[in-house]
Amino acid sequence: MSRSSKSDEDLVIAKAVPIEEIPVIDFTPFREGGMVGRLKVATAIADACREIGFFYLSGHGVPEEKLKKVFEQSAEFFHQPLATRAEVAATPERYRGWIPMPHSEPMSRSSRLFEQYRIQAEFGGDGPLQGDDRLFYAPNRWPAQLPEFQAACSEYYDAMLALSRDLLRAFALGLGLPEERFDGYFDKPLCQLSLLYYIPLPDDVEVEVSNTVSHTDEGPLTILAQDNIGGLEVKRRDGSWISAPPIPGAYTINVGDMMMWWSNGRYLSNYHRVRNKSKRERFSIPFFLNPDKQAEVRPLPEFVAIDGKANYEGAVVGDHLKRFYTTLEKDPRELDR
Ligand SMILES: O=C(O)CCC(=O)C(=O)O
Ligand SMILES: [Fe+2]
Repeated sequence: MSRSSKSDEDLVIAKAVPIEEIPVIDFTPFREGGMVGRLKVATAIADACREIGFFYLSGHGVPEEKLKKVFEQSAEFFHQPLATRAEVAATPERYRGWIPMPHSEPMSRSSRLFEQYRIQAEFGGDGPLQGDDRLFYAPNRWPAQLPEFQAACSEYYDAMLALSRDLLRAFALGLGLPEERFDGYFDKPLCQLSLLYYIPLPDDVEVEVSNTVSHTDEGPLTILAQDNIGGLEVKRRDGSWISAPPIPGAYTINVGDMMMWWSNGRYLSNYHRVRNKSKRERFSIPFFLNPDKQAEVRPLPEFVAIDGKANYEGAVVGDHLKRFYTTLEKDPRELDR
């Protein structure tokens, strides 16, 4: 499968369609309810994951204050002078911190029109890191000028990891699996929090130019917080694009490749892209859930037995993610996989 979609359908402008196509699911009965409530929520999630691979999650229990703080810190960071941002620039050896927007003139369908700040888990440990471990377990960079940045990001990261663990249980139930089926893959998970900063697309931009290319996400699931600007678009089964506008208080959740692999294709890792046509800056904060470095993510034997074959090869998580952790010139979203 290819990360970037090359079909002509990418050239079509997204239609504004009723929001019901991407359902809003209240997570409260899953978090607080008994088995009946949990199953009901899990079924609604499973329907969305099978059909379009995206849904909105309300009632998630993440305090609004935590989200507000991390958005405030993100805006402060991206409004710092270039030299300040450059002090915490990511490098291929230590792929955390600021990743600038490459100069791309003229703009084309592969232009990357956003900046980002990457944060990953820190596991501590003794002694210097060796080999791949440097890539996955190196410490974060924190901007010295922003004293509240680290705490805001770290607390938010923890809240996202906790929510992801609940979501994984709902995803498992929805697949007819025991709730804890995925738990063993997430001991030292290689999750990533990205603060994203999108410039507005110029007025006269060609229709094929997006801020991010059409892509799927590589991990099992992504929890996205959008500001109120909009611009995210999702591909429908018929190839047309629909907008996935922000809903206040709700997260935009999507299935990624690894969940599609585990489910042997029952859950769809769907193509999406961002086109910021608002004439204003846009901020978003995706949390990418990833399993442990040494975990093998392959179609689950339960499903291979039913389906008669594995529809995906799968991968060892560390080997797979390595490719997305070192490319500074090219947007990792564009990589073939
Ligand atoms: O910013 C958004 O709305 C989506 C970002 C995204 O798809 C990604 O970072 O993989
Ligand atoms: Fe994405």
